[in-house]
Amino acid sequence: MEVVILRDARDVGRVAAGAIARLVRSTPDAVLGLATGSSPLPVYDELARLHAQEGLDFSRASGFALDEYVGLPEGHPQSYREVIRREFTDRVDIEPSRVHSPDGSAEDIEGACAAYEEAIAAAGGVDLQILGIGSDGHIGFNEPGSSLASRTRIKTLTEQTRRDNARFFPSIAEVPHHVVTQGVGTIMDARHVVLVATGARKAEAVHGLVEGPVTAMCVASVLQFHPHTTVIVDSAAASVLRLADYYRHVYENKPPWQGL
Ligand SMILES: N[C@@H]1[C@@H](O)[C@H](O)[C@@H](COP(=O)(O)O)O[C@@H]1O
Repeated sequence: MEVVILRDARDVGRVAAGAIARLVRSTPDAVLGLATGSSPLPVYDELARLHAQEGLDFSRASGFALDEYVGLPEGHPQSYREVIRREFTDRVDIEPSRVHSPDGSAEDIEGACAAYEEAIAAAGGVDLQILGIGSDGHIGFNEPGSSLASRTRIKTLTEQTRRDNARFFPSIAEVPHHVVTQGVGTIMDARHVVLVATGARKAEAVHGLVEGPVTAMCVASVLQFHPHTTVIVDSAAASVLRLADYYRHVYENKPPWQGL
């Protein structure tokens, strides 16, 4: 696991987007894992800028969203399908038919989850998964206690996550209780995981992810077993990392050929 500590959210977005840009340039038909929440927004802003100003070409790429609320009507502005469309896919030239989301309104949710896993596999798996992290250490919507081997399935949100996400809705009462999320095992299959986190509110979760024991109580800590994870954080989110000085030293002295 590589830990990159940068000054602010803008730098985090720039460096994470740089890794995606390098992938898409070398592998035009790359499969991207797309995350929502506010943390990845600067990443999408930078990708949109690279597309507009430097012609970064997504026309052969495809994407799979991490998760979706259950029960929001189609087109609801907070449905993750809509968020991904608004924040990313509408701003670049990715083919909309190649951008997939878990189906939170399927009658047969289990069948839809299995079909989603099959679609990811049929696309050849995810090359680069963008991730945020919840304040309780969740990734996707895999709340504490999730099986670390889980696949795409329905989950119940904790009250903490509902409260955290209430800012996107008119009131907490409107935040769904259920979601469909890629499982922890699904996320672990991605070839490269780029996790971004900013702000002091994420400091404890980032500490658990990087330096805590591997435990389902902080699901993101399972990434310690992932062969290629890059954690990109601002200094506030890094504020309780015990080895912060060492991570800074490693990054500053990295050979330029190494990449992320
Ligand atoms: N399902 C999403 C996660 O993918 C995201 O990482 C988390 C943190 O969001 P934010 O970046 O807004 O703090 O929110 C939601 O729960």
